[in-house]
Amino acid sequence: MSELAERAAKLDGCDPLQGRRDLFDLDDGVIYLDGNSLGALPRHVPARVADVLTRQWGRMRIRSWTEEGWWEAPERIGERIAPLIGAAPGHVVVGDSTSVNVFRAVVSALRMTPGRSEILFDATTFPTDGYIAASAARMTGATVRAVDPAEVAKSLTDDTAVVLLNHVDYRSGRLHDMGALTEAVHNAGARVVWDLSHSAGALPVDITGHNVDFAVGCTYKYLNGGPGAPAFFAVRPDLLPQLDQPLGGWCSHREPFAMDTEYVAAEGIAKARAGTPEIVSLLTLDAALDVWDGVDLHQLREKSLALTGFFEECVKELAPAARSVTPEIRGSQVSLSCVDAERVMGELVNRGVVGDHRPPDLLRFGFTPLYTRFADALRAAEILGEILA
Ligand SMILES: Cc1ncc(COP(=O)(O)O)c(C=O)c1O
Ligand SMILES: Nc1c(O)cccc1C(=O)C[C@H](N)C(=O)O
Repeated sequence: MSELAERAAKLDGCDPLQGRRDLFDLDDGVIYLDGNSLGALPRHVPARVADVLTRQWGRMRIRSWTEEGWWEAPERIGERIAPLIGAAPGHVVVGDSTSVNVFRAVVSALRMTPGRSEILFDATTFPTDGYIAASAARMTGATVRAVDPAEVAKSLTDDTAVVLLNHVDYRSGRLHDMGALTEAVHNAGARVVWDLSHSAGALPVDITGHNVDFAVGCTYKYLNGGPGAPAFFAVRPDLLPQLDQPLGGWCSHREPFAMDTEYVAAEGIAKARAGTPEIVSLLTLDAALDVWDGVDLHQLREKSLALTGFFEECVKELAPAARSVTPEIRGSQVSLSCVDAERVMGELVNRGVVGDHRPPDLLRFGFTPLYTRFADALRAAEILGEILA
């Protein structure tokens, strides 16, 4: 056994999260390192969704809105996500996509900063955030500027209304300093919106401790909510009373079933809803969140850092033609730069190592701590080495 294989076995043997892997439906012959794009299916979810379809919808039909708690599902599931992102209870709601929630948060923040008209957004962001920020600017008469996160502090002006940032960079895996950046934005009198798509479920997040104004994020990555699972939206408790979100619909009305022609927003976090909730997707996510019961997020973080660090060591030794571009202060992914990355990822996938290619030259690997083993990291690096040799 090689020295790396011995270490992998030892690390897997003493992994406090090792039992969690059995909760997921994974194939023996596949090393799945793409949970940062689409998380794996927890084994118990299909039966729960079957119940939603056949009994709740099939037999109970419309009674399920009240008797199965469908109506309150967006807030109830938000309550389950709150501890994973450090949100205050009662201040997270689930529904719509991340793109829609970025829009909701950015426009809400603009409405809280009258007299200011500039939106700054992370120049390295996953493109949808930039597109939405630009559209929000066009609709409101604001201006928009892309800024590298390292330059945010010196780019803030008296006119900055809102700053839209990513907690973890989707390409490099860099983890941004939520505390320092939020403080800088607040010192300039602006509001901050954090996109937690690549940190929720990947590491402990503390939006309350960092005084974050708004947070949004995906639930189909590290939260394993399934393809197209609805996104979350969180607001700082003291901002909730003044929240005036741009997509208020009948489901965020104070009395939805009064069907009044005049809009009066609900009082609690329900005011961040819009229309009929995506019940099947929401309840799929609800079931999937069970895998988090009892997980210590600090143990999760420890394992994630150990896994990504071990993978980099393996790559250095076994696949030296690839070079990590992921800084030490990171989320739960490693991105490697190499020649002909698209073809290399294609070959990796053909050989059972599933990551993704991000143009032009990156191989991106997500290390979901709940189900990835150190042995997987080693085997992925071995196969990469064989392809690159
Ligand atoms: C940082 C980030 N924000 C938003 C999204 C997209 O959100 P959605 O397609 O769910 O609207 C992604 C990935 O798809 C992402 O990586
Ligand atoms: N949302 C996705 C989809 O519907 C298909 C393929 C990929 C995705 C992704 O989530 C991409 C992802 N945000 C990324 O970080 O690259």
